Amino acid sequence: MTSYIGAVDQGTTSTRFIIFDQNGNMVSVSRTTHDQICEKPGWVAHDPAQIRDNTFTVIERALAKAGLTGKDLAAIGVTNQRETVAAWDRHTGKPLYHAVVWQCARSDEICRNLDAVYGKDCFRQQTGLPTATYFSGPKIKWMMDHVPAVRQAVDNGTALFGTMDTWVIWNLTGGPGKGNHVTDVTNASRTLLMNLNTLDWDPDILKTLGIPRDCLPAIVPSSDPAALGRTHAPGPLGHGVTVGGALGDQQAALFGHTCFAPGEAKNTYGTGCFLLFNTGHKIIFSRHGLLTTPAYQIHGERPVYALEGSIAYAGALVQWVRDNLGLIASAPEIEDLANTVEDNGDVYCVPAFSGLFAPHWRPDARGVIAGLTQYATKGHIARAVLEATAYQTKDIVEAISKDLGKHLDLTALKVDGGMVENHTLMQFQADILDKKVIRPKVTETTALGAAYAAGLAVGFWPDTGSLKEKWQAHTTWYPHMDDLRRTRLYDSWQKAVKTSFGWC
Ligand SMILES: Nc1ncnc2c1ncn2[C@@H]1O[C@H](COP(=O)(O)OP(=O)(O)O)[C@@H](O)[C@H]1O
Ligand SMILES: O=P(O)(O)OC[C@H](O)CO
Repeated sequence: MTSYIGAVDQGTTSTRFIIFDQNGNMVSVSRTTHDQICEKPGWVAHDPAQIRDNTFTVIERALAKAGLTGKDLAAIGVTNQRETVAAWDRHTGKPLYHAVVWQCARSDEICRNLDAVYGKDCFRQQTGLPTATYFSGPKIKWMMDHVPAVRQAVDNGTALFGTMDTWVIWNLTGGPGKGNHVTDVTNASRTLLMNLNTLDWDPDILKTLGIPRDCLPAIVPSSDPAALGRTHAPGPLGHGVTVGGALGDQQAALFGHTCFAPGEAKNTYGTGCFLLFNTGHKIIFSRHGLLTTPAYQIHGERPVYALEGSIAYAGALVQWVRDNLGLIASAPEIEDLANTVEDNGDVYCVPAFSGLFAPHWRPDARGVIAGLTQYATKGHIARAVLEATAYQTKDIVEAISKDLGKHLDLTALKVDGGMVENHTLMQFQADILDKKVIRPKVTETTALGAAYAAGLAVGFWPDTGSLKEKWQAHTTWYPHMDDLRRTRLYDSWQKAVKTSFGWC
């Protein structure tokens, strides 16, 4: 009996496999972390072989824990850290280099040159994105320019490129000789190579960057009964499980929150923090620093788009406080430390460790802790660190509201991710936004979104309406802060942000 749907969640710090039942409840989960390879300041890489092996392992373990096999799965979905890109040999399946991670700034010179030669953000009209090291296209060009094995494989026609959905699906569907080389529209849109209107690789951009189309995967819908392929040995699922869904993790979280209607939004607080706002079938170009991105495409339907605000350092800033400052021994401890003080004591922390993403897009920004006096304690720093994510989220909501004006009717923000365990942060988020913040019962919203996309594709769930009925709130935080205080705090935050500009 195929009573379950599985979802691979290949994230920045870990890979998970989660099995869901028909009610969308988690039946089994297995998770394992992988190495963060930081060879130079600002560089971040992963080992694609380790990620492939971890994916196989977590699938085996989660199935074993639940006493299930691949035959019990009606379909699987795949969701992943976006923009991170790998290169491998199509005949051997061996990676040609590390996967270059979304946070990695090694393509900075390439991006600066593109701005200088073709004008700032020269691909925005086609892709909805600014020119930034964040996106995969410049990372692919960096590999072709700096890694001889990649260059040679491209010249020989043996190289394949792909974001982590592509790498995982290619391996799960059989690898060398059999693997399906595909990506979905949400992941493809994060490469800076996909045209938002045609939902295909943009020939002019490929030419400008010198990337051959043959090395890139086919772009397919996010929920599709056939296009993503079926599993094949030697992967752990054996033969014939349909890969029915694939979405970048932030789009998957939007799907998992069932934000299917224009005007609905979610914010995911993980390593980074990503707010997506559903704009329906309309492609809206931001004039205030947001990204335009497909939210999802269901087979046979028009794509749904979103405006996105991406924050590079959220939970990662808490990790920095733990690992580099040693102020806490574990991430959750930051809440107790922050609660040793009543407020931030006028201390602000801007985590522009590798520049600032949305809505500023300032590669020249660097981190600052501002407003220090002799009164400040580590409690104030802990509070400033938590509040940084909430202020950055407010920057994004402000940008959306400038873009959409009277059309913005965001009454509540649905939230998920590791940091939503932190009540102090969530209460401050509601206060500084002056909006309700709602956390759902199923916290693995990203994997749930991929499972939903897969389940819809094979008829496990009939339609999006039936998914919407399953969504249930767990906790709601209501705003309590008075307007004067909110304005004063936010003004000071904006001053602190300005001091982070122009350091390199
Ligand atoms: N209670 C907490 N308070 C603040 N931050 C937390 C807390 N628990 C976890 N985090 C942060 O959340 C992040 C992990 O969240 P998760 O959603 O698993 O991330 P990802 O999917 O990006 O790997 C870590 O960066 C960690 O520092
Ligand atoms: O793996 P996460 O949850 O940190 O998400 C990373 C984002 O997809 C980067 O765009």
